[in-house]
Formats: sequence, structure tokens, C-alpha cells
Amino acid sequence: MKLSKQDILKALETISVPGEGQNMIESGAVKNVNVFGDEVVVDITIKNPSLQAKKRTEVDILKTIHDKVYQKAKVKTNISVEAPAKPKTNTIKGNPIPGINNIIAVASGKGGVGKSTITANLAVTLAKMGFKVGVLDADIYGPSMPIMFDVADEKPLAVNVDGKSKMKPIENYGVKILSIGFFTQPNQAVVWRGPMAAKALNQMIFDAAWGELDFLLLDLPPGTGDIHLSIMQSLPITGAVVVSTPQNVALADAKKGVAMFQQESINVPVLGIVENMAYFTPAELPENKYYIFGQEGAKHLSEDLEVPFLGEIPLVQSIREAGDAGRPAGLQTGTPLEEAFENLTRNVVEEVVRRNEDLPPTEAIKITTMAGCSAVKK
Ligand SMILES: Nc1ncnc2c1ncn2[C@@H]1O[C@H](COP(=O)(O)OP(=O)(O)OP(=O)(O)O)[C@@H](O)[C@H]1O
Repeated sequence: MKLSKQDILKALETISVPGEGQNMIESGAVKNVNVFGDEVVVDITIKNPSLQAKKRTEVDILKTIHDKVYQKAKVKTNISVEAPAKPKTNTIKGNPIPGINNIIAVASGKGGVGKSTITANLAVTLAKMGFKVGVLDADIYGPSMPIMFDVADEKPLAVNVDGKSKMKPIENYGVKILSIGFFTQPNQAVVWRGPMAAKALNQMIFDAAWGELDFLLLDLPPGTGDIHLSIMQSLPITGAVVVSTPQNVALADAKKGVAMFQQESINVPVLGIVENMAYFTPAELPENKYYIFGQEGAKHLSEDLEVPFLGEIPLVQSIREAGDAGRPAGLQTGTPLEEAFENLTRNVVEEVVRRNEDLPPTEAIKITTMAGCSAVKK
């Protein structure tokens, strides 16, 4: 039987090299394919030098060609390893993603401190400032972006981009959104392991039609587990924002969160800490501040850890109501809340600019536009 090279290439487009996001044709890993009758020779270059990665690559190629093209094909795989140079501090991991300039992970050590609320409000405020923004809701334990953006009933459609079928993010308030919640049933318990979550997220990044983005905000699950490791090692994250309340139990977990980003195997720059629910202000007494979770705890933590303090957001009923109603409070105009979210967002952008300046030019991820952000002091 004579096999067609085209069929082999098509089959190989359905698999990726272990640990690399894009499929092995698109990523350029497959260097050459030769077909002689029923014999196929695949030349491939991988980055992971481990024996296990080589074996997996070989088996995946063999199995895919057998399953998708011809059961009895004789397949030979020539694997060479091109290990990337040892990363310097502050380098970006994972494959750069064409069109996406900065990926910012929003994390919290403790659950329920308002990480998703801060992500949603950062996103709408960045969009108001003129940036192109996307949100990727990676909170596998409780994806909340569909509700916070009032798009819970939507399902992403497939679109054709350069001959490939890609997922089209849902858009609202000028923000493009993909969420793990769009693909699970609301009342279905999904048990995710780290590599599974990383794979799903990789798909939502690499197989989605995000277009050009200045910022992609990644709403991480709470905590500091294996799932975070998998996600962060597979994506080129520019920097992380850690959210905490001023309360001691939250601060202890936020400290672990910062340590997680700074550990050698992750090494994602921490852009800073946000203090959420910094104080309570009743709507009828806007001048009164009640420090119900303690005062300036997150601010002091950022000083202790020598990471920037990005800003404080009060605990107010309208933030909760806005989140539940699917219209983030940052969309308000002319209110103290709008100002608080603008201050926070400006500080985040400033830290991204500063962080990108620290990188060698080839690795630096640049902001493409500072539209609407004239107050950024740079
Ligand atoms: N500053 C705030 N003022 C009032 N309510 C807030 C504020 N921040 C968050 N909330 C409310 O607190 C609850 C938890 O917030 P959110 O879901 O953003 O937290 P989270 O840290 O993302 O939680 P999870 O751990 O489930 O991911 C929500 O009901 C939200 O509306």
C-alpha cells in the first residue's frame, strides 16, 4: 500500500510533543516526513531530553499513524533533542503565543478572598483604558467568570482561522472570555488532575481565536497545589498578581502563594499584592471605614516580602451585587470604586512595563499600546 505524506501530516496535527502546547506540525517540532510505500520516516526535534519524553513521542507517533492512516504502516521515528538554554531569572516559560503579549496570572493562597472579583474588574478597567483584554478562567474548582460577565448561557462557537478550526471566546464589556465553566455542567463535579487541567487550558489558549491581546488575565484556582505547578510550567506567564484580604489566615496563605511563584521550578515574577476587602464602607456612610478583617495586613506583607503593593479595594455591597448581576463594579463611572479599580489597574500595568524592561529583548514581552493609560509613570 502506498501512503500519502499529506495524510501523515494531517494525523500528526492531532498530537503534540509531551509538555509542549501546540500540535507537533504547527510547533515546527516535526522537521521532515518521508514516505516510501508503506514505510514512514518522521524526523522530529523535541525540547525535553528525558528518555520518557522520547519514548512517549515515539509511541504517540506510531499509534496515531496506525490509528488514523494505516494499521500496518512501518513507522520509524528519528528523534533529536534541542534542549533550550537554561533559563535566566525572570524568563518566560512555555511557548510564546502569537498575538498574546502579556499573560497575567491572578492567584490567591486562600479561597474566597475575591480573586475572581479582582480579575473581572481588572479586565473591564483595562478594556476601558483602551487595552485589548482577554480572561481565561482557569478556576477548575469554581469557574465564576461566566456569571460575573453575564455570559453563563453562552457556548463558544468554532471559527475557521487560516484553515484551522478554533474556539471563539465569548465577548462582553470589551473583554474576551473563555472559561472551563463553558465546558462543564453547572451541577457536575469534575475532578481534575494537574496535567488534565494544564491540557484543557493549553487548548483554550492555543486552539482559541483570541486575536491580538495586550493582556490575557488568568484566573487561577485558589491554593498552591500541583495543579498550579502544571499550569504555570506550561504557559508563558508574564507575572502574577496575588490577592489577599488583610486577615491573618489569608495573609499566611498569600505568603505561600508568593513563595510558590518565586520557587525555582516556577520562577514567575510577582507583580505585586492586592488587598481586597481592605475595609468595609456602608453605602449610606461613605466616609466611614471599618477594618473588620484587620488593617493594612496585605500592605505590610508586601513590604515584608519586598514585592510591590498594588492597591486596596474596599468591601462594599455593590461589588458583590455587581458580580452576581454580571456587570463588574469597575464599569461604573465617576464613583470612588471606579477610581479604586483604576488605581489598582494602573499599578498593575506599571509593574508589567517595569518587569518587561528587565528582560533581555528577545524574551521581553511588550505592551503594544498604552492607550488610555497616560497616567502610567514610565
Ligand atoms: N471587595 C468586595 N466587596 C464585596 N464583596 C466582595 C468583594 N470581593 C469579593 N466579594 C464577594 O466575595 C465572594 C467571593 O469572591 P470571589 O468569588 O471573587 O473570590 P475567589 O477568591 O475568586 O473565590 P474562589 O476561592 O471560590 O475562587 C463573592 O460573592 C464576591 O462577590
